[in-house]
Amino acid sequence: MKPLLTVNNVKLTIDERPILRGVNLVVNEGEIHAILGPNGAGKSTLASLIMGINELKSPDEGEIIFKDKLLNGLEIYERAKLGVTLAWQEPARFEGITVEEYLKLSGRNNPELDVVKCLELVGLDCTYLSRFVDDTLSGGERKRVELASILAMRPKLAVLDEPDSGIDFASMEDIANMIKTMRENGTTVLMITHREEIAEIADRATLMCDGRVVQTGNPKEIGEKFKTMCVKCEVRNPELVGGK
Ligand SMILES: Nc1ncnc2c1ncn2[C@@H]1O[C@H](COP(=O)(O)OP(=O)(O)OP(=O)(O)O)[C@@H](O)[C@H]1O
Repeated sequence: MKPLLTVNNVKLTIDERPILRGVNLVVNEGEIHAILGPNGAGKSTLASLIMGINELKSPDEGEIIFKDKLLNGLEIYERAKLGVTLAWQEPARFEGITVEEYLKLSGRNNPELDVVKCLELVGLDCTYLSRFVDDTLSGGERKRVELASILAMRPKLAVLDEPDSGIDFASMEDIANMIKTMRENGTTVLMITHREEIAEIADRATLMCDGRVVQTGNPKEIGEKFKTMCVKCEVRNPELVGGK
């Protein structure tokens, strides 16, 4: 297995509060890697640092390496050019752009682009092609359109921050199949989730707690640990769930 993304001893303090306390993570090429952890564990902050969003372009210490390239300090568009992309926890709005235009723009470098197929894979039919990517779509629909745009784009690495948020439980299978299709299309997926059933489709999973990685391993085992210990852990103490 070849590492695609390496997070090396990443530390970040915001307003004198340590948010990431030395995170180490390796995402291998071709895998689906899930990150689980309680609220406030630092998952989204780590995703922001990987993408260079929310003013977080570099950690205070440590390195984020994509293939052989150091991402620290790079702008979002520079990371996107390298093939790193993100689906937002809160999906974006694009006033005046139809779903079809948005998907064609996202998939402009994909010679096999099939916008109808991308929509089908996220559980939307072709009537959505002429809809606008704005508030006339529900939050869940916008989320699906955003995920369809990643299918259209086929990036090397997709960082999905809670791909299941705002999507009803009955559609979980759609989301799971869509993420597996991303992998089949050659996209490595790093996804943040609160649901063990989504994490279980991953090849590997990492449990984060209190700004640290507690454990990386088999998704079932990590999901079980999250469910039985982490969720009940009031003090958010990584030692309690076996971390150091
Ligand atoms: N810009 C910021 N200013 C101050 N505190 C911040 C900022 N961004 C994140 N934090 C804090 O850092 C901690 C980690 O937040 P983060 O959003 O990364 O957690 P998370 O694991 O993604 O949580 P959730 O599951 O609730 O989304 C939280 O306590 C949060 O309040």
